[in-house]
Order: sequence, then structure tokens, then C-alpha cells
Amino acid sequence: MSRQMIVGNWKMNGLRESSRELVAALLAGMPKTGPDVVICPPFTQLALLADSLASTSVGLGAQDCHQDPSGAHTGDISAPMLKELGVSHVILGHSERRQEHGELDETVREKAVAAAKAGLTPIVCVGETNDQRENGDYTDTLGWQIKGSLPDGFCGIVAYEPIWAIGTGLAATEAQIAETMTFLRQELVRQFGEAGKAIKILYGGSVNADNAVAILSIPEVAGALVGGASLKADAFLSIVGAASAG
Ligand SMILES: O=C(CO)COP(=O)(O)O
Repeated sequence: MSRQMIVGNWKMNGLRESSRELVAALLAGMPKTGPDVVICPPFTQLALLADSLASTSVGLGAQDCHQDPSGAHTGDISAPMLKELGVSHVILGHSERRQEHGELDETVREKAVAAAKAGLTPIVCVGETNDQRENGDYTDTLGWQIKGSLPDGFCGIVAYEPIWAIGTGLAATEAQIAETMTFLRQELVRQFGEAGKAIKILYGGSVNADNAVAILSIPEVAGALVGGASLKADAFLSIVGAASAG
């Protein structure tokens, strides 16, 4: 299996002291040879983590960026600003942003363009609601999200995060993940041709120390996007340990 990627999304968690402690514990336990690891703290802790991670192999990610490089956008942060801080990856179109901020596929696509232009790797999230999964029309949703959120020439990562599995402790089953990964791959190839075969697809949604081995063994799963468990060093390190070092 090729080298996998584990991304920790701290969401809106972490004051200075707890962030310092968490990152120190993570670095102390990080395997010498392991998967690619990226930590995405809130904006306010990016500078602190940029320092802590500077001479390590752990990457630094942000949780969003604006689609414009600068301008009158109160409260927003641009991709070049993140780049300047030492950020390498940026999560875009997370369902919490799509739902809480009404973020549309088109905006996510513009943000992905802006991120790539600034030299960041976008991690674009897609995922269906519980209703869409139960009605059986979740592939329509995912198909539209892939089509609408990924720009031409997309050179980033896709994260499949079923909304009903986020923060619920109820991860998608292996069969559901495997089937959806196959569908997403098909859509990526339809949209990007040969290049669509190389786009990594992560799984996210209640990944924890107990289910990581099973989830990360599913073909097509290139890694995991981890929320809650990324806030506990032991749990996150177990997930890192379950991933392929390639
Ligand atoms: O939304 C997620 C990561 O982006 C997943 O969150 P949980 O791992 O807490 O379910």
C-alpha cells in the first residue's frame, strides 16, 4: 500500500497552552517512519505550530481560506497569508462551513484555485447528509459536489466525510466507505481523465484508535481526516500508527 496521510482537524479548539502541550505530546510520539501527517489548528494557533513543527516532518494546515488574495473581507484570511506563515495544506468546503456559513460548491472551487495559486495543497471535503444516504440519492449529492467544488486541473486531495458520521462516534461501515470510494474515483476519472486516478481520497467521520486499522485498510482510502480524536495525543498517534508508511 502506498504512503497514507493522516490529517488532524482541531476545528475550533485549542488555546495557547493546551495547543503547546498537545503538539509536544504528538511530536514526542511521532514514529520516525510513518505516513504523512498534517495538523490543522485554528488560525490563532498557526504561528505557534509553525514554530513547533518547523524542523519536523509534520505538515501544517489551515481550516479555511478566502478566495481572494487580499481586500475588504472583514474577518477572513487569505491563502497567501497562510503560505507566509508556513502553512502547506488547507481544508476547504468542510460540511461545518457549508452548513454554518452557507458555503457553496462554487465558492469552494474558487478557494481551491486561490489555495493552489498560493502554493497550498487544498483538501476539499465532500459528504452527504443522513437523509441523502437513507433516500439512496447520496451519489447525486457527491457527484455534484465533486463537479462543482473541484476546479480544472485540480491538484489537491479529496476528503469524503459523510455528515452523519462526523462527531457522532458512528463511522461509516467498511462496505459503505469502500462503495463510496469507488463511486468518487469514478467521478474523479470522469472529470479529470487519467489525472483523476492520482487524486488521493481521505475518509473522515468518527475515525478513532479502534476503527483506524479497519478503515485505513480499505482499498482507495489514502488516509484519514480526523476531528475529535486529533485532540487526544494517544488516540491520534494510534491512528498515525495504523496508517501505511508506504
Ligand atoms: O469533521 C471531521 C474532520 O474534518 C471528522 O470529525 P470527527 O472525527 O470528530 O468525527
